[in-house]
Amino acid sequence: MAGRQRHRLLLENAEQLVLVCGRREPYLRRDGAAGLGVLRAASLVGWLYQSCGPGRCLVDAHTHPVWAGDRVHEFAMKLAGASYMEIHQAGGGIHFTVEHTRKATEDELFTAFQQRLGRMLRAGSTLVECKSGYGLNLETELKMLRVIERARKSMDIGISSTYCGAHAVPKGKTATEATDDIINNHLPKLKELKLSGEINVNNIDVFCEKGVFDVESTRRILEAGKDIGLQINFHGDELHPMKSAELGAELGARAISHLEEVSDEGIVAMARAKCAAVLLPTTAYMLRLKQPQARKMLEEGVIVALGSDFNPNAYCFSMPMVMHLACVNMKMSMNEALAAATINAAYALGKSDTHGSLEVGKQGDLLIINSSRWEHLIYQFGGHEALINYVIVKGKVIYENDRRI
Ligand SMILES: N=CN[C@@H](CCC(=O)O)C(=O)O
Repeated sequence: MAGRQRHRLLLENAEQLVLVCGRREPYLRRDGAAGLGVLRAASLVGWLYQSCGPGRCLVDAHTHPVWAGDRVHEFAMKLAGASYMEIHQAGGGIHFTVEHTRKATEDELFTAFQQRLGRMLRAGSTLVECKSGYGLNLETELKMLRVIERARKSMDIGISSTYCGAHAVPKGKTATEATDDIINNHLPKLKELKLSGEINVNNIDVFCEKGVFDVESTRRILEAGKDIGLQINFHGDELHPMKSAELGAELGARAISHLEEVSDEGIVAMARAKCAAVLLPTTAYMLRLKQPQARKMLEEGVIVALGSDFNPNAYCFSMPMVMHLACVNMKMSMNEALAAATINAAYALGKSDTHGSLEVGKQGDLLIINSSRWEHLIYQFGGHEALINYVIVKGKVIYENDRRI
């Protein structure tokens, strides 16, 4: 507190307060939807500190935070030269995590999940997409989705929940058998639970990849998911060019993640279909993949969003670090990275009416950072722990940083 003057500020009277705020609509302008603006918010009440630079809150549009068992041993294997798919085909990777997640109790998963969400929140994310996908059988997929539902009901952080039962082909099944199982057993059960209000899933995901689910199986699963009211938001064109982007555009997907191997035609199709590209700089970095073509996507008018891809392969909780990597490795400007990690990420989750910018009628989520310029959040790589003073959700301070400088 030293050297700072504390103000309790009723934001309804704060028309002169200049904040980093965005527009209701996502996206396209290359200078980003960021920019400085004036906040006129009727219902927010917050504590602001003189000399703190305020900013919007971050949205993480692609994470896998519910699972058991770490994979640090595989990180060492990858550092020694093993590829992601070599480890997967040898029974490790997702299969390793599936084995541990099947054995874990719901309470064990919840405890670990709660801690991970807490770390995401302290790094400035107030809305997070949470995928299942380490069960692959109905029982464990439902266990994971129940854990997500429990967190949604009990925690301040916002959650968009994604059924990802087609994250890998389970051992002992062919891709066609797994596809049939999902369509005939998993999705009808999800529909029933959604109707009864027990589990409210928002999105459907498939890992559309060579050696996992091909384009035809992906199409069947995504169409069946769409039929029960789920938004399509899937892994595509990550390790091999699959024409996933073309498929997603055709099916009316809300978003496609990864896209390191997307085709030029796929980029154009996504722009036309207003299908968001969720780029994941940590994955390209950890797996030493080629970088997604963010510049080309932005030039073609694709809605570019960012996600941490937090999972046992890419262990990063921090959207500020993700934004930094997007700027350095994908050549995005800081304004573009901010738009991609706020309003566009909210769009990718179908939540841009309520999240992603500070506007009348939206939920009042924001960060107060200790800096004269919001860009420090990106510039100071890994510096968010000291920079973020407050995380505010729905106008209420839910995290006050006692380690701030
Ligand atoms: N690529 C597939 N799925 C995850 C990784 C899952 C894992 O390796 O456990 C991703 O989004 O990066």
